[in-house]
Amino acid sequence: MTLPPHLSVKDRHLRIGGCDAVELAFKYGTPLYVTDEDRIRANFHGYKKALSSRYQNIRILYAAKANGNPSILKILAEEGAGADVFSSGELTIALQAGMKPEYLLFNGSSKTEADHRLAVEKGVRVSLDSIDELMQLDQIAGEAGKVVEVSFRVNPAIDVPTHPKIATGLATSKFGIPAATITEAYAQALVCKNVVPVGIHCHIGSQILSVEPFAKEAQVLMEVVAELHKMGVKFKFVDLGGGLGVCYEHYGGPAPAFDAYADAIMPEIISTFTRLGISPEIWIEPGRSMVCDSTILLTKVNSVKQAHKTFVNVDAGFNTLIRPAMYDSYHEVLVANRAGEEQAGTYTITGPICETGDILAHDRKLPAIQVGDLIALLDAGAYGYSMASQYNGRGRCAEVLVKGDKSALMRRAETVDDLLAAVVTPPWL
Ligand SMILES: Cc1ncc(COP(=O)(O)O)c(C=O)c1O
Ligand SMILES: N[C@@H](CCCC[NH3+])C(=O)O
Repeated sequence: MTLPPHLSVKDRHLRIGGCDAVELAFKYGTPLYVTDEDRIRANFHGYKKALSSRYQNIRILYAAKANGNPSILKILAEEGAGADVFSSGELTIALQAGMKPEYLLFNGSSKTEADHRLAVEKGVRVSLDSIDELMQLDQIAGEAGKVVEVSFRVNPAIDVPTHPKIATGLATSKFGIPAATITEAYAQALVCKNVVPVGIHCHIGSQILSVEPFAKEAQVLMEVVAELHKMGVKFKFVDLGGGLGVCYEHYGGPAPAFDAYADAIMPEIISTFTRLGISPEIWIEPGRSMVCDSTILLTKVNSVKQAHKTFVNVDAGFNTLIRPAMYDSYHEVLVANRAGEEQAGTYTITGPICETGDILAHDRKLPAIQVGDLIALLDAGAYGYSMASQYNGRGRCAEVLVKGDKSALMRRAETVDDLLAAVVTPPWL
């Protein structure tokens, strides 16, 4: 298996950054998400360099939903990133992490009045997903005596090669306003008193491993931008969303390079901007490709059972990492304390949850596994912790950040007190 540069093996132990994964598990307990800070910075720079070498006005808005740990947002804020936030919670965390309000975009297909109020109060731009949202935001901004800059999310009706649950730009998707009718939405926004349309937003889906759909997206967006420009929209930003996939199967083909992505989207955009004589910022909202490979999930073996298959029962289940159960997704598995040892059997890695579907990995060829061994699931940084739950009365696990040979908690494990923290007992009980 080819390991990325921040993962290595020394004395049969997996290492992340300059830290021994077995020592980290011992020190902080398991299950444990461990993130390499430098890898996140490197991913950010990869995008930045590829895009800004082709066009100057670039802004990277990290998709906070991929991994909303405040430390990760702080790292990205230090790099100058903004964020795609999808709730008032994500907005608040992003601001607290030091992100500038003007570098945020409040996305969402079902925002509440309270969401709109917060955006207005904090001076954050909003991506609108319906005319009802436009009307509500216009009224709320008016009441506050402010003018809010907005975009609409356009549905480009593009089929993308990914899991159907995470394709978001299909004609049938719940997101966005169809490209065919988007001009009507902007026409209404242009006559609003307290809202001014200055951008356009799109997102075609996630875990997309070819760049062609992004080229198609850019083409659809540029056709819309040209029409809207004619109608009098003064563009400050054009936001292509996120979606560049990563290589989960390390034996499989590589994910597209940042340069290939930039080559796919930029020519169409630059030629349209030049033709129209405009130079708005180009925004992208990568989530997965920024953080996924930065993080491993460490989980300890509770028991090994020979049944229909050899089941390895570990202490992380779909409460900790739901992706395999939800999308049949694949994560590479290593035995972190036996890295490099010869394969000795075929194992199915199962969690502690009371559900048959609680399987993290099927039929993997691994070194001989014993009770107490440490399993590492790779590429767990995106939609891992952020989708974790307290199902079966299990608190969410800790998250650790590694920088070189330093490590520190960036979130402690939840306890039973945390499980009970929001509980209220009705007075008659
Ligand atoms: C609006 C929006 N932007 C950005 C993203 C991030 O996507 P990804 O993690 O695939 O880069 C998503 C998630 O699919 C999204 O819905
Ligand atoms: N949660 C999905 C990605 C969804 C992207 C958000 N729109 C995954 O784990 O692959």
